[in-house]
Amino acid sequence: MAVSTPVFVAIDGPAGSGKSSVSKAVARTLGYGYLDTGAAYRALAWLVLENGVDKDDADAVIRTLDDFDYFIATDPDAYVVRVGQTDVTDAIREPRVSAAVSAIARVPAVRAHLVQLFRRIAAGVDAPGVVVEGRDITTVVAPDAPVRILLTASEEARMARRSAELQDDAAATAGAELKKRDQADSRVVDFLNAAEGVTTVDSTELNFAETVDAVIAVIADTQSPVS
Ligand SMILES: Nc1ncnc2c1ncn2[C@@H]1O[C@H](COP(=O)(O)OP(=O)(O)OP(=O)(O)O)[C@@H](O)[C@H]1O
Ligand SMILES: Nc1ccn([C@@H]2O[C@H](COP(=O)(O)O)[C@@H](O)[C@H]2O)c(=O)n1
Repeated sequence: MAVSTPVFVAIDGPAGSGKSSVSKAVARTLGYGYLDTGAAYRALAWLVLENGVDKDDADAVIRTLDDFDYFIATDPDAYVVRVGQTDVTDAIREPRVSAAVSAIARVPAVRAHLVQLFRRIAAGVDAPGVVVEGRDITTVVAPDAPVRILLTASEEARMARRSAELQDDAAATAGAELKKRDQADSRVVDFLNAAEGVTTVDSTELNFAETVDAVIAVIADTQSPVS
């Protein structure tokens, strides 16, 4: 009996473009696994802060990888992130972690380490497919993936969606934080322009359900036999 390889769906995009929420919904609908790669950069940033390490000291950040015992669930209905025995699912979303993460993500040795980790986790997913989202999935982690999507939306739409999740002061600063993080991150990887062969899904004028449908349509297109 032929064993089919799980479908690798690679999704990149800027902050607030809907990568995690849309990818999770797509994975749930298709019965696929879901891998949030940003969570690993955030979890490492959390550990750096927790250990009192200077986030701008690349050598010290690299040494922190030795203690980085990372776990992430790939079931879209049971999302959890742990470092050692500590559940950091909520802690890695704190503003202090968001503010530190770009400094960690720009260290080449950190990126190389995590790229290998993502490939191993994705390969271990026991499902017909896996949706992997981040910034460099279509270009570095899985440039040969059968489905590669750049999920984007205008900066205004992304800022408005992120602010709508928050209240008062946090909502007011969310837009500025998102812009600053994108500026820092885009100096390291290009997730604003689709690489060759990558399909752009622009959700600026789409609601959430329409965006999920648009991504599923791209996946279906690549699965349908060429006549
Ligand atoms: N098409 C859409 N229409 C309306 N809201 C949307 C749409 N897509 C995503 N959202 C909402 O936008 C917000 C940001 O989405 P999400 O957190 O998934 O983005 P992200 O790209 O993973 O961000 P980050 O990189 O900062 O983690 C969420 O509240 C999500 O529900
Ligand atoms: N493939 C990736 C994914 C993420 N990053 C860095 O992690 C930060 C947090 O990612 P979110 O998706 O949770 O927003 C992000 O700002 C990047 O610095 C990355 O470099 N590559």
